[in-house]
Order: sequence, then C-alpha cells, then structure tokens
Amino acid sequence: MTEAPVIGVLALQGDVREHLIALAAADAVARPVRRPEELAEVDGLVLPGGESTTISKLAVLFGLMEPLRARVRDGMPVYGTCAGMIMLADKILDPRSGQETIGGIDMIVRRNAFGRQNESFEAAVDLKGVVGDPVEGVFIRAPWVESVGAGAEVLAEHAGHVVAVRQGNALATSFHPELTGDHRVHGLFVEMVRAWRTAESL
Ligand SMILES: NC(=O)CC[C@H](N)C(=O)O
Repeated sequence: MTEAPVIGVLALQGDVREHLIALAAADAVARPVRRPEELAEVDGLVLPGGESTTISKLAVLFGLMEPLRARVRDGMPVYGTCAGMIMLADKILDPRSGQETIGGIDMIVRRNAFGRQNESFEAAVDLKGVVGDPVEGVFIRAPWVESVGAGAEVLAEHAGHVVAVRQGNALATSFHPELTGDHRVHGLFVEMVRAWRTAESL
C-alpha cells in the first residue's frame, strides 16, 4: 500500500476539527495549515466552512492568499465546503467589501443563498462520483452556484440549484459532509489527492 497522502485543512477560521477527523477517517494524514511553510508541505488542502469574509481577510493578513492561489494554479487538489466553496469561486455575486477569493473554479456563487442561519436544513443529495446512497447534505447559510463556466462540471443540484462542482482538481460543495459521519465525500477527495500525487511523481 502506498503511503497516505498528507492533506491540510486551512485553519484560519471555521470547522477545522471536523474536517481533520473526516480526513483521518478517510485514510489521509490530516493537519492544520496556518502558515505558508505549512501549505508548502501538503499534498492537498481542504477549505472549511465558516465565514468566507473572515477567512478571506485572515488569508491576506497571514500572507497566505498568494501562496494559496499559486498552489491551486499549479494543480494541487483543493476541496471547499460552504464558505470554502465561496473561496474557490472565480467570482462572488454579492461580495462584502474587500472580500477576495482564491479562485480556481469558473463559477459565480451567491452567498447565503439558501437563507439565514435559522433556515439551515438537511437534504439528501445525489452526488456524482459518490457510489451508493445519496449523501446527507447539511446546508448552513449555504451558498449556491449561480452559474458555471464551460470548464466546470456540475456534480449535484438541490431544489434546482447547483450545490456541487468540480473543475480539474478543485472540488466544492455548498453543504458540509464533515458534519455527518459519512466520509465518502472526503474519500473521493483523498482519491483525487492520491491520483495527483501519482501523476506528479511519474
Ligand atoms: N456554513 C458556512 O460556511 C456559511 C458560509 C457563510 N454564509 C459565508 O458567506 O461565508
């Protein structure tokens, strides 16, 4: 068996711990990433849910925004959930002032599209690439994808709105698989990281 891939979780704000646990359960070595030197050492990165405006500001403050963009541009696999999905969008429809994204997926997202905190909900989602039953989608002040460009593939929709997208090695979901105890989506991401590592070492 090949060595487990090392996958970071951007640990500036948000539900970092839950992702670390889900990645470990999906057979990755998981560690928090707060500094550029830590980013340089991982084979893949998860961008957690939280507050995308805060994550954006802290990424700039910690000198991580440019290194993040560079690694995504170079093809490092990334997976963003909720606020993390917003961070991967090339464009936000309704950004807060000064809010930046890493980008990487040719899509426009609408923040808080599914409503406020007390309108959070769960729904079964059929996610392309995950075998078996639908995944349980936990939507918390979730964004939806308003439109996707030609390079991006839609992996799931809910109530007529796009909620999961992949472009190359960048994966994004509006919902939070890290909160359900079902590690299949993290498993899918770990496989993306393994494939990339293998391709890079050839
Ligand atoms: N659960 C979440 O990550 C919420 C995302 C939040 N609404 C944002 O705009 O960043």
